[in-house]
Amino acid sequence: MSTEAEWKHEQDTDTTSQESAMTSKHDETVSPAVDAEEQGDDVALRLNGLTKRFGRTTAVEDISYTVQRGSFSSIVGPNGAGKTTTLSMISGLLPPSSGSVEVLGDDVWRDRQAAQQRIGTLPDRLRMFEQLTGAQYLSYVGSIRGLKKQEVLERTENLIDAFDLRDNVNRLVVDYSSGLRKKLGLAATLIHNPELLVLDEPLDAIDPVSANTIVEVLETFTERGGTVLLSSHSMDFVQRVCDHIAVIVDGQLIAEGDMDEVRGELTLEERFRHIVRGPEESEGLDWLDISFR
Ligand SMILES: Nc1ncnc2c1ncn2[C@@H]1O[C@H](COP(=O)(O)OP(=O)(O)OP(=O)(O)O)[C@@H](O)[C@H]1O
Repeated sequence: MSTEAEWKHEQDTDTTSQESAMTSKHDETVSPAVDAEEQGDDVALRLNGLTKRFGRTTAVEDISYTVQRGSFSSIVGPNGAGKTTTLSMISGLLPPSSGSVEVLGDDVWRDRQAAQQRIGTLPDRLRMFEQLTGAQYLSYVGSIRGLKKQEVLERTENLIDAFDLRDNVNRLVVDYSSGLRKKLGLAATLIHNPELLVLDEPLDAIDPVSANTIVEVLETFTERGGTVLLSSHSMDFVQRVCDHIAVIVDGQLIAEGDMDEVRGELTLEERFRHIVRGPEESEGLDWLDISFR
């Protein structure tokens, strides 16, 4: 949707001419070739050589893969891996330095408005209109999405119930907790009946009961043919709900495929640690010890 006013986005300091300043430390790459078999109608999302440079930093480097329609897909990776940058390029919020994004056959960066009509986006840093109530916010998003007044009213009511927002819907957004804001933001991503949801850490700050409610809504969405792409740091959650996964490290695609294929015999958390090779224990903090007091 063309609601850039709502999203906080740093200036795009794209300098495509500059060389990548970062090289991958990882050798465990699963080749992301665009497979001829994947050219069909069942593809919801196709990334082809997607790259983003910020000055001398290559945030995302040559990422290519596809997500099938109806998938519950996730992008995982350590802090600073490039997840938010990738999701922002997919949802039409941040222009790639090179490469392309297709959503249901439409090139996002060739006709951004058309593509964004098919996408519901929960960005990393969602800016809301603080002086609206939750209900007014949903209605506002519905109206700028071009819905008719009656549709806006009906869908707002449905979403309030589905996301269990009834007790808070008449309060001003400025008074919402971060979890409530996220729930409201998630509800708003659905109001125009999108085909692809792109959600940056949707369960961050959400309590377990609300998380369950949200997962149920998202599962219903995929059962009805919608596609979900989300980022998360919770490997338990991702393993539990997602059927497809992409692992990004230092802006590069390290592994991608069906959940069971990527994690093999390991839990996703074990597999993730193995791929990322994080330190097993913190080093150099010996002074952080009060046991002798
Ligand atoms: N607007 C920007 N200008 C310059 N560098 C940026 C910008 N946005 C992101 N970066 C850099 O790009 C890299 C990827 O950042 P990104 O936010 O995509 O990572 P992430 O995987 O979402 O991280 P996290 O898990 O911590 O949210 C980082 O090195 C980050 O510092």
